[in-house]
Amino acid sequence: MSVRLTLATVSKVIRVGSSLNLVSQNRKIMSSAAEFPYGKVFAKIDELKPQFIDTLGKAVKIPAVSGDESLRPMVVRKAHFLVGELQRIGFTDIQLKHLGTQPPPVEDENLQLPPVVLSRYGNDPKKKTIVVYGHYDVQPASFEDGWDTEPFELYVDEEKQLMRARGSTDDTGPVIGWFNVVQAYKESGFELPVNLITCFEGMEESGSIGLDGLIVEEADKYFKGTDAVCISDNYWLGTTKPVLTYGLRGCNYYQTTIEGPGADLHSGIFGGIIAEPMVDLVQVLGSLVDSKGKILIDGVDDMVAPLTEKEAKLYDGIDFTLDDLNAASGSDTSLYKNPKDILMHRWRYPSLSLHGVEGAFSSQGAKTVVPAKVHGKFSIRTVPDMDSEKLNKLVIAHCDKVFSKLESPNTCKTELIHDGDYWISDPNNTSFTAASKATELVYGVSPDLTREGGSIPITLTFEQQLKTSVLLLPMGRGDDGAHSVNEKLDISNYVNGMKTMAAYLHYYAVAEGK
Ligand SMILES: C[C@H](N)C(=O)N[C@@H](Cc1c[nH]cn1)C(=O)O
Ligand SMILES: [Zn+2]
Ligand SMILES: [Zn+2]
Repeated sequence: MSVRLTLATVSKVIRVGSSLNLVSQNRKIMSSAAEFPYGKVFAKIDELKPQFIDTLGKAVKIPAVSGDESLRPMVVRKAHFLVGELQRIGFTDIQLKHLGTQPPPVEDENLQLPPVVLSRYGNDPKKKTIVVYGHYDVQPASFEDGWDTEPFELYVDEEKQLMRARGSTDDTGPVIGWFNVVQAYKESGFELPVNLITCFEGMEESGSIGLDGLIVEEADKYFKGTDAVCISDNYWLGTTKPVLTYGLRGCNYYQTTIEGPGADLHSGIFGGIIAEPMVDLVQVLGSLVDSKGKILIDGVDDMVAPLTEKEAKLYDGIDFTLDDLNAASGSDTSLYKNPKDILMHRWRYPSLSLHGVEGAFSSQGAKTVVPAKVHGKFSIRTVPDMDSEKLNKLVIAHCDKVFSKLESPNTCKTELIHDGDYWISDPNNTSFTAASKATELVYGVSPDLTREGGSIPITLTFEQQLKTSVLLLPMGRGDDGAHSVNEKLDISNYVNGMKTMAAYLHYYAVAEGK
């Protein structure tokens, strides 16, 4: 496809959030033949900020927790909320794609997976086509976990200029951000410079179950003609410097179930007489990783790609300190003190985390119970060149071996709940260049190129099935508290994130190549 280009000399002071940001004086920017759009689109984003915050408030109110079977109707309700918003803004061909029932392990065998929301804005063969992916499901949250305000009510802190709610940064804020960008283009009287396809799923926080199949199925149908995929579902490293992300770790999530007694028992009556499932489980979980973070399962570290000199150099110029980590974790408990070691252990080495125990006593008070059946939950973040199937075999064999040494009369079963591949790409492409220009325009700095310790299971599938590059364009900051209590999104990140998205669409549209 070709786009007619002109050289427009832009001499402008662009308002970014509430601050004046003198970004480009007499700066030559490749612009489409039409009027240079940023001034008006950016002004429209500023003007509509109260409405955009309001829309985010409506979206986060729906507790769309994909990992909680009882809340599945809420996940579906949120999909319908998105449909209503897409209709209001003028998206077309809106489809809710159903993915069938959720595979085991699951309580309700007939549990339906939440739908994937597909839609389009524009279908002009002369324009490039970008798929934007995000997820509308969220991690669990309850006020009792230690939140300062109700997690499913958007709390706008005027003083700190931030918005607090589950999903504010992960990933409802960025998803609603895309809607707002299209609205801002429309209401400022400009055509969107690209055709946009949205793909929003409701199972990302639970391993994106079912989405792979849909992408394969729709690669030559709904997604036909896609030039690039853009995902806004991760975070800056710190709190001030924007980043673009070219790598993710994968995630294999397991549960070990140990059961024995027919029901939960009185520990005064049965303690010391029967084999307790929790005691066995603690031994199995305790055998997986040590307190220094070393994975104790034989063969796992052997699969990790060796560090090359070339790769080691990539960590040199990254703007990140131990203080950034401490601020984000709210502690001084890092296992590594050197920023390079921290980043390598977040990005290019695997980690094993223990998440929790289902079925065990976990409330306040001092209940004297012997739980009859417990599920220990843990996951391994995977990296190049780990083989997922081989890893599963190693994990299951390890747990079986440790349990058999206990000579317990209980039963033990370890199974994979879900997995998602790691992803790494070459950021030297048109999409990253466009995002870099957009970031410079909005923030006045060139973004760092980073990898991410978290996972977005569908990323590799998009790259392989649509045969396109994938760009990760984060909106939030490293201290947003995704998956934690008091998750937040700074208002400036919301607003500037939308401006970056808007500018990215333009720069990508006018660039040569894909
Ligand atoms: C990075 C992204 N926003 C995210 O939080 N992803 C989750 C996805 C997940 C959940 N289970 C397995 N993968 C994550 O990295 O935990
Ligand atoms: Zn996310
Ligand atoms: Zn998440």
